[in-house]
Amino acid sequence: MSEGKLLLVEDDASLREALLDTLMLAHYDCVDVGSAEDAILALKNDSFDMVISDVQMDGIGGIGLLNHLQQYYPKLPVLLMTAYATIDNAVNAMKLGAVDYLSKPFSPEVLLNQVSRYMPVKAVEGTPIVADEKSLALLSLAQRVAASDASVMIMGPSGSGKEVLARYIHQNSSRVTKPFVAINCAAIPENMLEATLFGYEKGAFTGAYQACPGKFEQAEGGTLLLDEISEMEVGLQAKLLRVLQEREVERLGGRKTIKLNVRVLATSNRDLKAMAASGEFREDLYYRINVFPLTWPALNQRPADILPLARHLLQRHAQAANRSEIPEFGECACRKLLSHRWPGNVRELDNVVQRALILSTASEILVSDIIIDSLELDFTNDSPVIAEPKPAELDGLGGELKAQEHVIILETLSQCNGSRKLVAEKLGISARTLRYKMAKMRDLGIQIPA
Ligand SMILES: Nc1ncnc2c1ncn2[C@@H]1O[C@H](COP(=O)(O)OP(=O)(O)OP(=O)(O)O)[C@@H](O)[C@H]1O
Repeated sequence: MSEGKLLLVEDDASLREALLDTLMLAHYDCVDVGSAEDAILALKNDSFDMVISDVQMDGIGGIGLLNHLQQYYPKLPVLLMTAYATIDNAVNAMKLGAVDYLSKPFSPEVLLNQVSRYMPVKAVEGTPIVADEKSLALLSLAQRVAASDASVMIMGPSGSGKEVLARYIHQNSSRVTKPFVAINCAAIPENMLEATLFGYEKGAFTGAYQACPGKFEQAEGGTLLLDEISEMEVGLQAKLLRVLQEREVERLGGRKTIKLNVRVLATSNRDLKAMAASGEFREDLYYRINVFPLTWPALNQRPADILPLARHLLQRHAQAANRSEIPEFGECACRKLLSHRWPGNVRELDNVVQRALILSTASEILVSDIIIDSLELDFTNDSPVIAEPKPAELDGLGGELKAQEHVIILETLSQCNGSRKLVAEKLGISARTLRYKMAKMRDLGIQIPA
């Protein structure tokens, strides 16, 4: 799920790429441009939740852009970056309306913390759409659990709706008027996760030029979702356990303890119990967060959900695209939806629905509008295979290479029994790069085995 849309303006192409990587890894949707003039054009074609801009650029530069934004988009938060940090520059930028100022070089955690402070809170989605008996039972259980203050562990395969259920629990709890803060432990590089969770004081590390509260503090009074908690490294798990036990946090580089009143929810698409048994996940932390376990079955295990979900997603996307008429699924299209295995669960269904909406020209969605990726990966075999035809996203030579990369990652995951650490080592890439690649694969609806 995207965290919001950012416009990144930076004329140094390699720095722009690095920033983009950091922001996308944290699930922000980003558009990047190389000049203030291109930023103005991008703003005409798209709407954004925040702008991050370099100051020293050819043309009107960052300050010119800031002036433009003040005039035409006064509510849009602007974060400026500059290599020549002086107090005067910072004061001037703030006077002109920038919400904050980053002096280069800065670390990824500083950037992400600043961004998370100014991004508007994501609109909370409504009740999860369910119709199958299994899902109805799960939802009614979730509603009862919501009334308590217990930690909840939400399990289920990738794309099954774990985050949707977490939001539902928050919405149905007494904490509903307080913040719901989500952090994806798999998407944030290891060295950044601690600072992002616990916050830091000025000078705690290079680039920490001002103090910043962590996610725990940001969630005070409300709910903190630790998404994909299984991906947190063991050292940090110990620190997290301490925070949960003592109900207080100490920022990095700080000496003050801050009392917390935060309900913690966690999700995992891996078998955390087995990970705890094998020592990959701390057993004491497992029991601490697993007070109440809830599990989404895979979408193909709850077939009665498929059509109501498809209709709901269709309506959501049609409204977002300002379509005056919302088409309906024809009978053959429904049959095709019901006969697919949905290895990517609701996220895959969402992709298929979006494609169908783009292709449909009549008031009825035809079977030919239902384009399903045939990445039917058989995880029961040692060597996963990609069946024909190849998905549309993977066309062309670049797509061919990507498809091969996906197969290699999946094969190595299977050889290493799902251990991300071993896979990264074996493939000679960093754990961070592997996580990024797997996140991209999930977005394509490819199911990553636990
Ligand atoms: N029951 C539901 N009702 C409405 N929308 C749903 C439901 N389940 C999932 N979705 C939609 O499907 C997509 C994937 O859901 P979500 O992000 O909650 O899955 P997830 O299990 O947390 O995935 P991952 O393990 O990859 O993080 C989202 O766009 C979400 O809005």
